[in-house]
Amino acid sequence: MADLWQNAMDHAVALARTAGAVVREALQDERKVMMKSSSVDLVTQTDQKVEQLIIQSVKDKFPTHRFIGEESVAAGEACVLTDSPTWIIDPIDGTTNFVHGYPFVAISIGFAVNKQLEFGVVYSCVEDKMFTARRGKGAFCNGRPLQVSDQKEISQSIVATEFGSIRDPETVDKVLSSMRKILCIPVHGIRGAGTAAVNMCHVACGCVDAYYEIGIHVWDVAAAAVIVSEAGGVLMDVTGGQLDLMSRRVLAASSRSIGERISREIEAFAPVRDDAPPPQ
Ligand SMILES: O=P(O)(O)OC(CO)CO
Ligand SMILES: [Mg+2]
Ligand SMILES: [Mg+2]
Repeated sequence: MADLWQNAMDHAVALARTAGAVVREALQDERKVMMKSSSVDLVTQTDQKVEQLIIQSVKDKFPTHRFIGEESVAAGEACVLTDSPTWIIDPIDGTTNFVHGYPFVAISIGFAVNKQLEFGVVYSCVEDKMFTARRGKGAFCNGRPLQVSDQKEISQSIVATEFGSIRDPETVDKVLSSMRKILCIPVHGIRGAGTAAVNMCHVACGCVDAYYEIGIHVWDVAAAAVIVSEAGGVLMDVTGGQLDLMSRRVLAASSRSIGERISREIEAFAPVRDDAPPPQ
C-alpha cells in the first residue's frame, strides 16, 4: 500500500531545505534580537519569517492540516494536539546559537496524526545535515541510515544536556545538581549543542549516548523523537516513565538501561505544560 503521508514528508524535507537556506543567508547579516518570556528566551525576525514560510506553504498544499508552531504559539495561538494531521514546527531550534553565530542551528518539522508522530525532519542547516525519519521506516542523515550507539556501560557514555532558559536560582540549582551527579558517576563527558533537536539527532547518530532536558517544548522534540526511535533509541520522561510530549521534559537514550540509569540522577521539576490554558 502506498504510504499515506509520504507526500507530506517529501514536502517537509523540501521546506526544511528552503528554510535552511533562508537561515544561512540571515547568518551573513546583522540579526535584530527580541525577547520573549525572558532576557534569555530570544526570537528574531528570521524565526518569524521562516515559520510563516513553512505554514503558508503547507496550508496551500494541505489545506485541512493543523499546526503547532513555536512563534505562532508565542503570538497567542493555542498549543493543542488533536487527532487531525498536525505539523509541529520549530522554525529555528537554537535561536541563541543563531544570534551568536554558533554553528548548530536547525529547522525542525514533526508531523502527527491521531496524536501519533508519523515523521520527523531536522535540518541542521549550517552543517548541511538533513535528518529524516518516517515511522517504521528507519532514520537517515543525508540519506545514510542512522543507528544509536551500542554502549551499555554508563561510565563509558557521553550525555548531552543544556542549562536551559529557566534561570531562577532554585531551578538552576536543580539543573546543576543533576549535571553534578551525572558527572560524578562518572560519565566520559557532558556535551550540549545548544539545540534540543540536534542533541537528539546526536543520540540517533550514536555520537552521544543520551540526552535529557527539562524546559524544552513540544516543537523542540517532536521531529527528533521519530529520528531517535527509528534509529533504535528510546524516549522517556526524565523520571524514567512514559514520554509526554506536552510536559516539557524529555530523555532520549541509546537503550532503556542507559536512560533509566540517568533518570535516577536527575532532579525532576515540572515547568508549566505546553498545553496548559493561558493565564487569565
Ligand atoms: O532555540 P529555541 O527554538 O528557542 O529552542 C531551545 C530550547 O527551547 C533550544 O533547543
Ligand atoms: Mg527550539
Ligand atoms: Mg525556535
